[in-house]
Amino acid sequence: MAEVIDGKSVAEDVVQKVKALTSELSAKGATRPGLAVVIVGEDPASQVYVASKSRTAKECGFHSLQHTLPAETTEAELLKTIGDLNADLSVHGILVQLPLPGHIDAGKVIQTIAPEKDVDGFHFINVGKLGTGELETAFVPCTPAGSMLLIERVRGKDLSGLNAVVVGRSNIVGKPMANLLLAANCTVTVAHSRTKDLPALARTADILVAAVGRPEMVKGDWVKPGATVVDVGINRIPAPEKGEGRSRLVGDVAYAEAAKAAGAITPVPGGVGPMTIAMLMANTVASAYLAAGLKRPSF
Ligand SMILES: NC(=O)C1=CN([C@@H]2O[C@H](COP(=O)(O)OP(=O)(O)OC[C@H]3O[C@@H](n4cnc5c(N)ncnc54)[C@H](OP(=O)(O)O)[C@@H]3O)[C@@H](O)[C@H]2O)C=CC1
Ligand SMILES: Nc1nc(=O)c2c([nH]1)NC[C@@H]1CN(c3ccc(C(=O)N[C@@H](CCC(=O)O)C(=O)O)cc3)C=[N+]21
Repeated sequence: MAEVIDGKSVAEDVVQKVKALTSELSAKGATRPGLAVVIVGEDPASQVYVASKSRTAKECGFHSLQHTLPAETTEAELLKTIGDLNADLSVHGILVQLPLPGHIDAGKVIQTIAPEKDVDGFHFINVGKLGTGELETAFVPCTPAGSMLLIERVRGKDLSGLNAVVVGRSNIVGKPMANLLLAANCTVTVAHSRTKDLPALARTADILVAAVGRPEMVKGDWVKPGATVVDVGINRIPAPEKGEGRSRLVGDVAYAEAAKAAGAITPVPGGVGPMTIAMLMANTVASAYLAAGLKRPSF
């Protein structure tokens, strides 16, 4: 049976480190790290995540701001809010919760965030830095960054010689994940909805990352014996066994089957999800260190 990678515990370690770095920053007389989370509309899942981000930010000792804007907010109004946050010296990180309502161009919004406050790592400048290997100064998207920390716990920092397969090619998860694995010397293949014979490809992976958004798609017999399996998927599915109208969270991996073959596997919940929030804090404290002219801390 696979080792279960405890994302909650690794995330807690990261948060403790962020707390300590925040205290050191205050001791040096610098501004306390500030994180602004902007949410447009009332999507219940988004509200849960945003509340969790604000709570963790407070736990880290950050100045935590939350802007909750009505669903009818115009693109121009949102861009104005971001402009104000860009100019606000007490804010080091800006996160605009996705998805945005359909009448707002998410791409335009993201590119309006000042790159040095783009703690989500979605701005072209940060994407370009990751793509060209400028990892020292890039903000790396939180979910893949957190997934890498979990992989490092099992496999170490240098992944030379390992085959990695990333299923999913989104800008938020799949592509940056592939770039990080490449930077760590893996041989990387990125699979997607047009990939032929995905089960056979997945079986070549020493490191298998699933970021698809399809509940339990990756089956046990897709997993190479001993592989490290990282399940990024967060899918809420009906759970009539818990009672009428109840639901439960599952990943993109059929966990019970996959755990029989894998060497190590992340659970859902309690795997990558908590790491995403922890890495947002890590990016924000790093941004505050840079703004204070100090060396960027590493995680
Ligand atoms: N744990 C966390 O913190 C986070 C979790 N997530 C979760 O991760 C999952 C992926 O998110 P995200 O990357 O944003 O999703 P997207 O929907 O943006 O991307 C999904 C990717 O999966 C590919 N895909 C879809 N169906 C198949 C298939 N049958 N076979 C192979 N590939 C397929 C798509 O291919 P194509 O490009 O060809 O369409 C696409 O590249 C979701 O469950 C999401 O909830 C997301 C962000 C953070
Ligand atoms: N600009 C932006 N940045 C994001 O990083 C971003 C976003 N928009 N939109 C939505 C996705 C999704 N996401 C998650 C964060 C934490 C958990 C998480 O903590 N999950 C818990 C369970 C939570 C639950 O019980 O619902 C876990 O897996 O253990 C999940 C998903 C960040 N995202």
